[in-house]
Amino acid sequence: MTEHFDVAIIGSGSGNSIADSRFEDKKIALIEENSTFGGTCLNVGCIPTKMFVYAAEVARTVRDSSKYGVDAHVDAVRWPDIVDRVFGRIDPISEGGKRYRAEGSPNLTLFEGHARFVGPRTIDTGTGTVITADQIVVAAGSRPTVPQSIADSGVTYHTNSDVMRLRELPEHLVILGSGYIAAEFAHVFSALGSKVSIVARKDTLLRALDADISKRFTELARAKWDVHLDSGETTPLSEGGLHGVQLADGTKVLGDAFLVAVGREPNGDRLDPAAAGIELDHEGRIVVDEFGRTTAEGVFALGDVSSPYQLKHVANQEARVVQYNLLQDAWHGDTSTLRKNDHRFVPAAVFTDPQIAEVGMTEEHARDAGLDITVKVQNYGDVAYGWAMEDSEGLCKIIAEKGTGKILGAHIIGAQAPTLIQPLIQAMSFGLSAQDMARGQYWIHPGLPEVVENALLGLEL
Ligand SMILES: Cc1cc2nc3c(=O)[nH]c(=O)nc-3n(C[C@H](O)[C@H](O)[C@H](O)COP(=O)(O)OP(=O)(O)OC[C@H]3O[C@@H](n4cnc5c(N)ncnc54)[C@H](O)[C@@H]3O)c2cc1C
Repeated sequence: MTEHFDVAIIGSGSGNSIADSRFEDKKIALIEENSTFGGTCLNVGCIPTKMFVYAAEVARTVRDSSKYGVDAHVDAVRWPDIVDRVFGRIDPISEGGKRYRAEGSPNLTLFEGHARFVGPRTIDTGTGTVITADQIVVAAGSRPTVPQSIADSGVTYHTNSDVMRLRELPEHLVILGSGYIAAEFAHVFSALGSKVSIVARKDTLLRALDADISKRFTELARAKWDVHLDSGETTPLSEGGLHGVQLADGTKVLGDAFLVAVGREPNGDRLDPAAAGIELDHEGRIVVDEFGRTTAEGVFALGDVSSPYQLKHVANQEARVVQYNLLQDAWHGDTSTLRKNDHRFVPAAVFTDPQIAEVGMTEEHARDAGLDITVKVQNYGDVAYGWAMEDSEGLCKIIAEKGTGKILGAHIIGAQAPTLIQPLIQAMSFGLSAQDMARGQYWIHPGLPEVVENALLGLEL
C-alpha cells in the first residue's frame, strides 16, 4: 500500500515537536521504530539521568555533611524505589505522547516501524505501507556505540539504554569510556553505593573539555573512583560471573555490571539514505546546510542524526528552524525568508561530581586560532559562598580577547556549574564584553555567581 503525505517525520524525539498547531491543515506521517515513544532525551538520556543524578546528590550531600558540623548518615539506598520514581514519572509521559499522536492528532498518522528510504521522498515505513511526502524531516537521532569486539564477545554489557533499569544496584560497576555519559553514570552509581571503575583509553577523562577542567576533573575522579587511564587496547572479558575488560598490560577490571559508554553514532546509516540522494559525511552524519536542508530536495534533518553536538538543546533549536522552514518555500524560494541554525555559542553541561559547564572556545582553541587572549581562573574557595560550602574544588575560567574584552569562552567545574554559566551564555550571545558584564549590572552578594563576577574582574584586559 502507498499513501501520500504533506510532511513525513522520522523519529519521535525532537521530531515530535514539529507537528504543532501551525501544521493542522497538513497531512502528517510520523514514523517511530521504538516501542518507547519520545526519543532518547525523555526515555534513556537527559531526563532520567538527571533524576538519578538528583538522588545521587542527596546521598553525597548527606555523606559530606560532617564538614559543616552536621552529623548525618545514609541509612539505605532503595535502588528499586529510585528506579520506580524515575520511570514512574517518565513512562506515563512517553505513553501519553504516543497515545496523543496515535489517537488525538486527526491530521497525523503514526507508523510504528523502521523507516528506510526506497527512493526520492519515498519511505518504506516497515509496517507494510510505503509513503511519499512533499517534505520529509529526518530526526532519527543516534545510538550507543558498541565496539564490535564487545558485541561479538558474549560478555554481558549495558548501555545507557538499559543501565538505569537494572533491578539491583550493582556492587561494582565497570565503565568503559571517559566522556560525559561515563562521568555522569560514575557519579550516580558511586554516590548511591556502588564501587565504580572507569577504563579510559587516553590520559585524562572528559578530554574534549578545556584542559584545566578535564585535568581537575580527572584528579578528583581518581581520588574517589578506581580510574584506569591510558588503558591501551582493551579486550572484553567475563570471568567468575563478573564482566568487564582486560587492559593492554594484562590488568583485569571486572565487576558485576559492565557499562559501555564510548560514544554515540548517528542513525543515518540505518535509513538507506543513498536511495533518496541524502549524503552522509565521513563520520556518518547527514550533511545539512544552515537551513537544515539535506542534499536531497524536500528532505530536512536535525538533531543527533546530523549534528556533531549531540545535545538536546541543539536538537530543539534545530527543530524550531526546520519547523519554520517547512512552512516556507525552502527549496525554490528566496533563502532570505528562511531561518538559519545558530551554532555560535552552544553550551554543554556534565552533571557529574563536581558539575561542569562550558560555552565557547577552550584556551587551547583560542591560542591555536592566534587570538590575543587573556585568561582568568577564579576558585570557588576564594568567594564568600565558596567559604560557606567549604569548596576547595570548583573553578571558573574565562577567556577573553585582550583589548576588546570580548568573551571567547567560559568553563566552570563546581557546584551549580550549569546554572552559573547561563549569564555567560547570554553575554556571549548578545555581545556583552567582559567589562560590561562585570560592571554593567549588580551581582547579588554573597551569591555563588560572584565566582563569575570575580573571574570577569580578574581578566587583564
Ligand atoms: C545518557 C544520556 C544523557 C544525556 N544527557 C543530556 C543532557 O543532559 N543534556 C543534553 O542536552 N543532551 C543530553 N543527551 C543527548 C540528547 O539525549 C540527544 O542529543 C537528543 O535526545 C537527540 O534528539 P534527537 O531528536 O536528535 O534524537 P532522538 O531523541 O534519539 O530521537 C530519534 C528517534 O528516532 C527513532 N528512529 C531512529 N531511526 C529510526 C528509523 N529508521 N525509523 C523509525 N524511527 C527511527 C528512534 O527510535 C528515536 O525515538 C544525553 C544522551 C544520553 C544518551
